[in-house]
Amino acid sequence: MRLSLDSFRAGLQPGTVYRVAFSGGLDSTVLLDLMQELRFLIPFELQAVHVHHGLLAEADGWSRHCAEVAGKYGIVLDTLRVDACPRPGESPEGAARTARYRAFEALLNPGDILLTAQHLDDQAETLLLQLMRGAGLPGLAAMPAVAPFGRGMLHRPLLRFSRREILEYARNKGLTWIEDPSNRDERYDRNFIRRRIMPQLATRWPAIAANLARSAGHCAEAAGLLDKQADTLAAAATPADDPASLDVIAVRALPPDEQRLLLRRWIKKRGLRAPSAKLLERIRWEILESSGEHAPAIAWADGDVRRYRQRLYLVPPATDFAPSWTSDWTGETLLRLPGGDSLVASLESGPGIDPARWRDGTITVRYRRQGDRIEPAGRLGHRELKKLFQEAGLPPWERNRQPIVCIDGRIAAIGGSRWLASEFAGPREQLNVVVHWDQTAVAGNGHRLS
Ligand SMILES: Nc1ncnc2c1ncn2[C@@H]1O[C@H](COP(=O)(O)OP(=O)(O)OP(=O)(O)O)[C@@H](O)[C@H]1O
Repeated sequence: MRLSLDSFRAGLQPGTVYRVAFSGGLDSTVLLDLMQELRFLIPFELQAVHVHHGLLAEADGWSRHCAEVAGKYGIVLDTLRVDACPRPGESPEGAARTARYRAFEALLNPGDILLTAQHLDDQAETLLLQLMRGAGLPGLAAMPAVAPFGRGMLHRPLLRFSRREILEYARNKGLTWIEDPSNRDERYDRNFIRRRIMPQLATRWPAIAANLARSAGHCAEAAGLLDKQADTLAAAATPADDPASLDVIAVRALPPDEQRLLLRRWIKKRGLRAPSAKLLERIRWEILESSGEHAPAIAWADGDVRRYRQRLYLVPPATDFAPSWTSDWTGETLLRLPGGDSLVASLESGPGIDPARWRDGTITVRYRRQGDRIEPAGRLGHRELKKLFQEAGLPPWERNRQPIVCIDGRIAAIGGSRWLASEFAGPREQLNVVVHWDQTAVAGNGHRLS
């Protein structure tokens, strides 16, 4: 399909904020040019975002080039600096890519659409790369044209167009762009496939790139159906009182292929990388099938799968947790906790802290200390927090992370408002201060990268 304003514009939505991920390379230069032409025909807001990785000496020059191009168009450009530190088993390029998408994600406001410039040949190469890795359907689905991303969406509007068509557009318009010298380095698998394998295949099958991209589309559809099936299985195995966990008995009752399907989805939905087949088998054998007496656990770079009693938990890699941390708080603004999670307080009907006690006291927030005890609201007698947590089936690794809100140094609420101290609890029929503990940052509710 020839790349033109007309063939490209399908699907663009008036009133949307579009942010073009602009590296300064050929593809995103063409994408930015198309978008800046179309903003005069379709009423949307256009901005660009460039990530400065600080990895290469050339990065400063690339940022300057991007700023000049955006300036010439009169488009706002955000330049974000990221410092990517590879995780065990991750390449520096992989870490840079993860850091880049994190930075994009943080920038998006609700409803914003991030545009990246991958095209049809990238898609074909991605499918081949996935085949080389022995990927399953989700990998063979390659890159979706449209996907939820952070608080908005990620669109790849050039996925229908080939590299040749993009180059032709750039030449016709006299655009200038940066050539990244690493794109010629055939030590990278993608470059090897692009420069050596695809041209060879195209001599025999001229439509190879389009055909491979079509196969990726078929895989994407099938993978979507399997996701729906996995969600149904997960819903049936999720305990109502603890939606973050899975019921071991329910998962164990499934045939092995459905167990794998469900576990893969469960891990992925928390924004973690897809587990290897070997890891899944270990989870099945060492955790699901074990007696569960010794709280079995499997740790890998992305997190820990743990079992406590008859529940399975996914624990993100340990964040910088500071047990001795403490902070003053008034409840008027959100309180960021050391692990990235947060507390907010609001006046609501139902169980909570008496607003008069809250107003008259000095509020502090801290973590558990040895010997902490409270008299839980609605019950007689004091209990150690350890006992309280055990009774509630709170897994051991969750216990020290429960934020504790104190009034004048005495415990008032724990784990948001999960446990309230009777001495501070307000009468149910009035509006009370309810503390909410938002753990999404810690749970790693990330996006799918591709
Ligand atoms: N430094 C950057 N700043 C802004 N956007 C970028 C940057 N690098 C890449 N992008 C965006 O991502 C798109 C894909 O780039 P590239 O193929 O180099 O990345 P990748 O690491 O292979 O990512 P993917 O696997 O998602 O394709 C580019 O067309 C561009 O839109």
